[in-house]
Amino acid sequence: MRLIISAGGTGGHIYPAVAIVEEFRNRFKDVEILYVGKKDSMEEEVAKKNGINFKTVRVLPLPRRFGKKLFISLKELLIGINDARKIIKDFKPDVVIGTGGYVSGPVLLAATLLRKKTVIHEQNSLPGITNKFLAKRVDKVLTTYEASKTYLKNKNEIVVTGNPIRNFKKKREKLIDSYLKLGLNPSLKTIFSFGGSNGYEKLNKVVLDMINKYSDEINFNIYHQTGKDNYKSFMDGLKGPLKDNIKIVDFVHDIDTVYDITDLAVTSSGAITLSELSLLKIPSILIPKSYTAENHQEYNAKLYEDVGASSMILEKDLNSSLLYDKIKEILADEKILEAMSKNSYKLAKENSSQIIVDEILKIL
Ligand SMILES: CC(=O)N[C@H]1[C@@H](OP(=O)(O)OP(=O)(O)OC[C@H]2O[C@@H](n3ccc(=O)[nH]c3=O)[C@H](O)[C@@H]2O)O[C@H](CO)[C@@H](O)[C@@H]1O
Repeated sequence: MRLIISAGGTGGHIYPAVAIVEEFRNRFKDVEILYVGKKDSMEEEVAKKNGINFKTVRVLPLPRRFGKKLFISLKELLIGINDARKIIKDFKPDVVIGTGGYVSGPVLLAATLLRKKTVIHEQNSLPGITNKFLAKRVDKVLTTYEASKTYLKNKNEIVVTGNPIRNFKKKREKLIDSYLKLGLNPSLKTIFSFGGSNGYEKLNKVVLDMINKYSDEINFNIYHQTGKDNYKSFMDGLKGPLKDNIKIVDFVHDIDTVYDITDLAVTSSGAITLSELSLLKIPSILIPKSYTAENHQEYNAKLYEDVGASSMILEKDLNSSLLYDKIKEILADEKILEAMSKNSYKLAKENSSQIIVDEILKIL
């Protein structure tokens, strides 16, 4: 079996692609996989870290307004389709799969022109622009939510599969090893604060402020991810040396280890992050990124708040003392933590990767 997979831009598109690859590898020992993305991108780094062969196409995002930039992007899109055609002709895949991000546009488009079998997966209830465009043209559309069907048209029935999640440990075991690896104190509760794959400036600002104000009294571990571009400014903003129970990183490659010891996640509400928290039964404080398309992160967070899995704080209300008080309140009460953990699992969808691979196999 030979397959091409393409997704780019953010972890929310790239990690579902990795999860699908993992499931194919579990089932077919001789599967040949090629990841197609942009040069020097997050997808290139992640694909290579996961031992997936990687090839590049040239592509730019399409600006949403008419103008000179639109012509440059359209020209680049044609070049990208041509790059993808060459890669597909050379690799001869049985199927080409896209999990979103604009780089998957030319790849899937070229595959349809070459009459290859094609499948896309959408992670959010409100589909991204690339998937909306591709849906009409591909052989199969898979979604996470029933609601997405309203926005996507396809000649065949659209199948709801849930979000594919990487092969994480199914249960948090709080292994001493995990604490040691991360340099944290095993006798303290742990919060993991992170802003999706690219970090979150507003969250950085309040976590920094919280550390600067309350460092001497914080009696839990903090593992905070800043995002690659914001690490330096975060570290420059610290008013004193970090205590041993606080660790700051730019990006977490082994997120499974961090999830293992997380008692409470403080995070934005991207679709994949939420699916992971559910599967691992992790309670959360959610701060939706307010600038996301159609405010979909607030919609996501509301769903989790409504089942009692999370407490939501809107950006406009966010400040360090409010966040600190909320964290202390939740961590102090085992019963609250337990209830949130149970409720988080109510929104979990097990076996999504298996269902997705089953659906792909059906069209081959
Ligand atoms: C700003 C924006 O538009 N964000 C979108 C983007 O978010 P984003 O790319 O942030 O995606 P998610 O929050 O859904 O998922 C992040 C993924 O990256 C991984 N991770 C994250 C941080 C880290 O240090 N290490 C790591 O491995 C997480 O485990 C997860 O697998 O895609 C999501 C899914 O399409 C959307 O719902 C989000 O709204």
